[in-house]
Amino acid sequence: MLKKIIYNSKLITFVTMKTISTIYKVSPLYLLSNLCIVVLKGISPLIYIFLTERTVSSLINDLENSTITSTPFLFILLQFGYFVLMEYINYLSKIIEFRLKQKMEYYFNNEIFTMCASIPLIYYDDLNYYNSLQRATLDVGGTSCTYLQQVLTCIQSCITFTGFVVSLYLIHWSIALLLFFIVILLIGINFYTSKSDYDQFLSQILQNRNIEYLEELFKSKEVAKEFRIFKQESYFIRKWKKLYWIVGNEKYSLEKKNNRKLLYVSYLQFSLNLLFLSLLAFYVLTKKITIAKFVALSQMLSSSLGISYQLASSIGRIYRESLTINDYYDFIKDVPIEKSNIENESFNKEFKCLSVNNISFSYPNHEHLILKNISFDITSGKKVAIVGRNGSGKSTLVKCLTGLYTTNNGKVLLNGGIICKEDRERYFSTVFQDFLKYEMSLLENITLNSELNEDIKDRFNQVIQRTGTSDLLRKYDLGISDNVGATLYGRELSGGEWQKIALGRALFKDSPIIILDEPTAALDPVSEAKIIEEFLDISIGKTSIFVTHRLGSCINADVILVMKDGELVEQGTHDELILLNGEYTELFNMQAKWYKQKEYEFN
Ligand SMILES: Nc1ncnc2c1ncn2[C@@H]1O[C@H](COP(=O)(O)OP(=O)(O)OP(=O)(O)O)[C@@H](O)[C@H]1O
Repeated sequence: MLKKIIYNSKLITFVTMKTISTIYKVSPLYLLSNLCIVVLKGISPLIYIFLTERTVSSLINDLENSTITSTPFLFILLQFGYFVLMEYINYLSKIIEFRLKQKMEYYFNNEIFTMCASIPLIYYDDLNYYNSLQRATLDVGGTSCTYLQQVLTCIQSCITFTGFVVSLYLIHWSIALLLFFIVILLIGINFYTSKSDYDQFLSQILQNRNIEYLEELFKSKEVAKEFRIFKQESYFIRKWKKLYWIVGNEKYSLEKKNNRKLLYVSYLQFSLNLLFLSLLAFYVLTKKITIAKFVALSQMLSSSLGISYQLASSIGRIYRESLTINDYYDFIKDVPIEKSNIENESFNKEFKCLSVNNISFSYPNHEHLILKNISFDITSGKKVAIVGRNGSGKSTLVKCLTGLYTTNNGKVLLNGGIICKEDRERYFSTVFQDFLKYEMSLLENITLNSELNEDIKDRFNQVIQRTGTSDLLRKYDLGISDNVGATLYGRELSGGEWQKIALGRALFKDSPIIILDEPTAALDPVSEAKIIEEFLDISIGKTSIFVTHRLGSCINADVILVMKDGELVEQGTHDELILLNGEYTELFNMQAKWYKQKEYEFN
């Protein structure tokens, strides 16, 4: 128990220090004005009670002396002034809070985006790591603001509550003591409910992601198409409904349990209040306190109920949010950053050779080796094709040889040095199977920039000519700055048209090695032949690697690497491999036979 208290106190102190120092860094002015407002709000109930007491006592005074003085009216006026001022302070605090939230969201999003860009790709394939990333980046900016507000509310409630306790202590020590006891009880319950809420959140992460996934399905265009063909929406609705209510019912029963506890404490609080009021009434009757004091103290008692509730729930929420924010700090504490090797001797030299030396690779949390003892060399200017059946490891190999994945064993050497982040950025340009379709202008899609300056104009024009994207512009009467994309602009392109744009992006990055990981799948045969031809044409003097299932396009490759079940089973030119009469020949003949048969049937 004591250990838990110490741990939680340390956690709250750590998160509070971190949050406040970050907010101070983001906007010191907003933090300081928030603090001033809190102090003002904290003492305001005491001021109000003082004004009420003064109004009532001056009225009684006038009544007893049978005079009408201006004093009660002056205090009524002061009460009016008090309300005007408090409303203005409320207005200020709302707009300050709003602006601060925007600034914090911006700050954390900026940090998160930069961090995400430097996490090695392999971590996105590790489910546990991906879950922590998702949890750590869950609106940390907004949560930090809520956290600050809770800390400030807590300070404000503490100021008011201390004022109440001291005033009530002067009447009778037992009232102050019991009030204190109630607050401690409420804090304990709020701590407990916050912890159980967080534990439930952790236990439901996977189910909630599943629900979100299913909910997204109903909004996606691709799925809408499938639903209309397979009519499986009722199955998915049933699946979603079942999960929704499993999670929903768990949440509901925890909510009920937590609120029941708070209800019991409220009843206890009301009973004690009743007792205290009776005691105060007794003091009035025995002339120990005046009626004005009775009014002020009873007002103080009923307010103290709300304040103690507010104090305890803000402490509970501080604890709850501190667990969430701590996830973020825990995550960034040892966030893996891709190793940079700017000292690498290969860097900034002309590309000479890429050596793959006996590499093996398996995905995180999978023992099965996807690549097994693979070795080959690619020298500058060569055209290399990688072929093999589905799942044989072609795409994984591409990710290893570009340094996107670190291998379990063996090395990938570029110009003799172990491949690093800077090598990949400098030497490679890759179009993956699942390339991105940026819903932006064609110019941005290709140059990743919104302006076309004189330096890049020629290169851009060349690229759009070569990939056939200029025909696309003519066909749709589009300008290079017109936006494309179905979701944002209602102007969808075909799969093949998007592929041409992705190829354009790769060509635009003028790197010595170009890799096409089977991005031509959606192209029509004429476009595919043209693209591969162009690809080989523009890669004269460059090194090109292309992964393909259409073996006809490998005939002119300098080297063909044949993958089978994660192993490199054959390598050589088309003629050499045909002579081997192995895996390549089998794949080639299968395709050749299919084409011949079709041609025959057509004739
Ligand atoms: N993120 C991942 N986590 C675990 N296993 C994976 C992951 N990605 C791919 N695999 C597995 O690795 C194997 C090789 O996949 P890879 O995509 O490299 O094959 P491929 O030869 O490119 O296939 P295709 O021709 O179908 O594109 C497959 O068995 C696949 O299931």
